[in-house]
Order: sequence, then C-alpha cells, then structure tokens
Amino acid sequence: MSSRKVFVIGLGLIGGSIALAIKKEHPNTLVHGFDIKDDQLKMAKSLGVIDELVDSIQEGVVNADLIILATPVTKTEELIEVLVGCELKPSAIITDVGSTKEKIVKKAISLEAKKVTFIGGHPMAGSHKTGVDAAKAHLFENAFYILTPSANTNMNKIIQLQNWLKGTKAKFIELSPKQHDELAGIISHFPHIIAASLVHQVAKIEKEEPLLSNLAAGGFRDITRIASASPIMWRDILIHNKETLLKLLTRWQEEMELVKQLIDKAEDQEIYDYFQTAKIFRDGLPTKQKGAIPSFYDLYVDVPDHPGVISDVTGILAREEISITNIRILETREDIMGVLRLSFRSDQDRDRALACLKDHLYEGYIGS
Ligand SMILES: NC(=O)c1ccc[n+]([C@@H]2O[C@H](COP(=O)([O-])OP(=O)(O)OC[C@H]3O[C@@H](n4cnc5c(N)ncnc54)[C@H](O)[C@@H]3O)[C@@H](O)[C@H]2O)c1
Ligand SMILES: O=C(O)C(=O)C[C@]1(C(=O)O)C=C[C@@H](O)C=C1
Repeated sequence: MSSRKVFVIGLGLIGGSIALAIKKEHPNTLVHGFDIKDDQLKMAKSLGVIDELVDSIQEGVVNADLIILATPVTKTEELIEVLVGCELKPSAIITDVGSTKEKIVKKAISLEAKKVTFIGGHPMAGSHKTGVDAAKAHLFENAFYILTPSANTNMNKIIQLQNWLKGTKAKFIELSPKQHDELAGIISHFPHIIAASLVHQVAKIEKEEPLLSNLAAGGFRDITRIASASPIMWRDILIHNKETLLKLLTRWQEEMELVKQLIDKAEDQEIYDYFQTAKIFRDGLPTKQKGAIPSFYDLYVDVPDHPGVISDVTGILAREEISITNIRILETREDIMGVLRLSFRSDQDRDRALACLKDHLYEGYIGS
C-alpha cells in the first residue's frame, strides 16, 4: 500500500508543530512542505519537520490526502484561491490553522465545486516566537483545537481530520466561524492590542525619561510578552476580525473610564473590590489545560543571594532528569533572599522538582 501524503504550506511555528505531531502519530505518512521563505523550507527539511520540500504549491498538492494551510490569515485566503486552480485528489481534506475563521471559511466555499472537503481549524495555543526552529510536536498538548465545519461537512471527514491531528493531543471542539471570531477576539486578539499599546505608551514616555525601560520589571514584562509576537500575523488578524475588535475597543474605553472615576474618587473599598474581583476571576481560570491563557507549571524557589546557587538548583534537577522550560530570577537585591521562577512542561515535572529541591533544603512553592 502506498504511503499517505500530507502537504503543509507555511512552515513556521504552527505549520512546523503540526507537521511534527502528524509525523509522530502517523510515522508512515510522507510529509511534504512548502514555504515562500527558502531558509524556512530548507531548515524544515534539515530539522526533520518535513520529509520532502517542494518548489511550488502545484507540485505539493499532487496526490495529497491532507493539505494544511499554516500561513498568516490573509495569505491563507489567497492560497485558497490558488488551490481552486490546482488539481486536487477528490478525497482530499484541506484545513487551516489561522487565528480567524469567518473570512477564511467564506473564501473556502470556492473549493466546494472541486468536491474536496475544507474544514477550518485553529489550535488555541502558541507562542510569541515564530519560525520552524521554534516548532514542537507537543505545542498543542491539552489545548483546545477549534474546528469550524459547516452543516454540510461529512461527519467522516471531521473524524478523519481529528485522526490526522491526534498527535497534537489537543481537545477538539466545534464552533461556528462567527462564534469563533467573537470568542478569540475577546481572549486572544484584543489582549494582543492592549499589550502592544502598553509598550507604545512606555516607548513614548521614554523619550523624556530614558531610565524607564531599565526599570521595566516583572509586571510589565509579563503583561507585554505577547507584544513580541509576529507583526505580520497580528496585522492580518486585526484586518480579519475588525468588527469584533472595534466593539471590544469601545467596551474597553468604557472600562477605562470606570477606572478613571475609581482613582479620581479615591474610594478605598471600591478600588480594593475592583482588584479583588479581578483576582478571584483570574485565579479561578483552569490551570491544568493549555488555552488562550497558557499554563506554565511554575515553581517559585527561595534562594540565598550567593554565587553558584542557580547552577546548584539546575544541577539538582538535571541529575533527576527533570527538564526546565524557563528560568527567571525575580528578586536580586543585595542581602535578601532571591526568588527563582522555574517553569516546567507538566505539573508532574513541577511536583517532582518541588519534592527533590525540598530534599536539598530549598523552600519552594507553587504559584497561583
Ligand atoms: N503563533 C501563534 O501563537 C499561533 C497560534 C495559533 C494559530 N496561529 C496561526 O497560525 C498561522 C501561522 O502562524 P505562525 O505563528 O506559524 O507564524 P510563522 O511566522 O512562524 O510562520 C508562518 C510561515 O508562513 C510562511 N508564508 C507566508 N506566506 C506564505 C505563502 N504565500 N506561501 C507559503 N508560505 C508562506 C512564512 O514564510 C512563515 O514561514 C497564522 O495564521 C496564525 O494566525 C498562530
Ligand atoms: O502564547 C502566546 O504567545 C499566544 O499569544 C498564543 C495565542 C493566544 O493565546 O492568544 C495567540 C494566537 C493564537 O491564535 C492562539 C494562541
């Protein structure tokens, strides 16, 4: 029996991660890839993310059972038009990974005449990083993976697509494209605008206060991490989800007006309540699943302020073969205990790290 073939268009963070997850779950499948950036394409091949690189979309689609569009969303629309002009296997499934769905699904109606199946998709996890070198097979583990089939989509095709994507270990849910764009607008797209706007505010004020960015500590860095994401990707998302985002901006302006009044009145109970209500909601978000708010499985460890302490902690964990995905020093003032924030891939790794650091007399605690 000949191997089945998957064709991935756009070999960046998401296309690369999906390709790796498919290769893991379906090792006999041949994964072909195409990217307009030659360096990404070649890197994808040398990292083993794809089996074969092709020079064109027309070449890649030949005999493909599954075609995955993993490009910025306005490019995905254009590529659907290109696919309309290609010879496709009639049983082929085409899907995308774009952060918006309405415009893409609408454009994909043009594929109907070709008797292929298009099912819109959006894995709800990612990173501010771009490029195939950041791709990971486990990027979507426990994340929600939204599919937006239409009422006419054959159920078997939805099951087949979920089976292709099984290696992502994501949880599939179905939404309409409209509902998807409204919800993703609230918990993903709009926060990216706020993060970028906070950075702009600091950048503008810094012109008069050059010390400012040196003072930018944990809080500012945490809330603006996502401002380091791809401007191409976010430009496209804002263009696609314009109506939702304009409505959210109006609501946000009303919210800021409320905050302005709270501060102006200096009513201590009301200000306390504002933060307390937000804290309760934020602390109650599910932490054991990945989603629009990723869980990092963080462990905080008190460490004395002396040289060699970080290598001691990392050495203990290395000997136990516990991998750290991130490490950050949160306090480094002279004469006081510092705090290390260690991030792990899973809660099991974090709990093992806590136990073995305790054996070495380090005090650790799990953040809320
Ligand atoms: N980054 C995230 O957190 C995240 C999460 C879920 C979904 N998405 C969606 O996934 C898609 C890809 O994002 P990413 O984070 O992988 O970005 P990325 O920049 O890492 O990768 C995109 C790739 O597409 C390629 N590309 C652009 N135009 C192309 C074209 N016409 N033909 C072939 N290749 C082309 C680029 O060269 C690049 O390598 C976007 O639609 C984004 O909205 C992103
Ligand atoms: O973790 C991040 O850096 C992300 O921004 C990932 C994130 C999000 O949560 O908003 C970004 C866009 C996607 O469409 C899905 C996930």
